[in-house]
Amino acid sequence: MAELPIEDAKQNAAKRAVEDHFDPSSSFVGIGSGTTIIYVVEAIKEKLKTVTNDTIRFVPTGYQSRQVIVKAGLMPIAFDELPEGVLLDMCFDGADEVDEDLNCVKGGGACLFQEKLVAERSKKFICVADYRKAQTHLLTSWPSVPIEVAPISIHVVLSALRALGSSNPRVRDGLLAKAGPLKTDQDFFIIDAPFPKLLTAAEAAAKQSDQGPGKGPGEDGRWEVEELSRRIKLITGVLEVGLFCGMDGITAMEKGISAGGQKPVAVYFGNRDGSVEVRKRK
Ligand SMILES: O=C(CO)[C@H](O)[C@H](O)COP(=O)(O)O
Repeated sequence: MAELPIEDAKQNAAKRAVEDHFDPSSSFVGIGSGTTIIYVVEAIKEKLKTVTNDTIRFVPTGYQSRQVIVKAGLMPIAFDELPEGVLLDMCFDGADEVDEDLNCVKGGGACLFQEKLVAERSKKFICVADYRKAQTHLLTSWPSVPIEVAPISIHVVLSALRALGSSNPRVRDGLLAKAGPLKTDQDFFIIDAPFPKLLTAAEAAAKQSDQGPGKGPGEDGRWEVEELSRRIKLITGVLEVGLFCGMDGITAMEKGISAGGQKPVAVYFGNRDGSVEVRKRK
């Protein structure tokens, strides 16, 4: 059977995700960044042809995301204009890699800080991707953790990352636009920090009960996702880490925490054969 072009796989995933999760009576919907999200916005636009709701406001996660919203004729609202205490009904976003627990690596497109703000303030985060992103462990095919860092601090952050076991962390270069490091929407830099394939929480727990207490990476250098995220976030100069892990939005609400879910509740992967695989929270 002929393989589907990757863009078609993304579009199929986007259509299914919107069909299953977009509620036209929503008030606030978050829109992530990247190439796949464009298909999500197209699918939302299509759905809104049949249901009129001029009151939905779409919350962008950066410059590109806002452009996508505006070009589609949808109404943006800046994250910091959201009324206090109000949650987003849902947000849609892409990912660079997703593991079997729905932890994600994000930030391949240099957006991660605003994406995390929006995910944490959403009742549910729906992730849309293609088959290349589906793995059992993070850092299987995607090689490194994107980290947003204050420019003044890059040398201290680079050495702290080496101390955590990152083999060759590097400041990401801008592409063609200008020489030197790439700047994020916050005017910060991105460091890409390679680490060995990460462990899921269950694997790390099993390993610790074999080895005794200790949350470090062990002799093989493999960190558990959440622990690595926490350790990187503690480095002075780090604004945010491109590991979306811990709770999802529904679990957070079940626990009475009104925000703080970073993980998706469902991930839609468009496959080569035209099918869509859905991984849901357990
Ligand atoms: O985190 C992101 C941007 O920083 C994107 O969601 C991620 O890179 C996926 O992008 P794409 O849909 O183009 O594959």
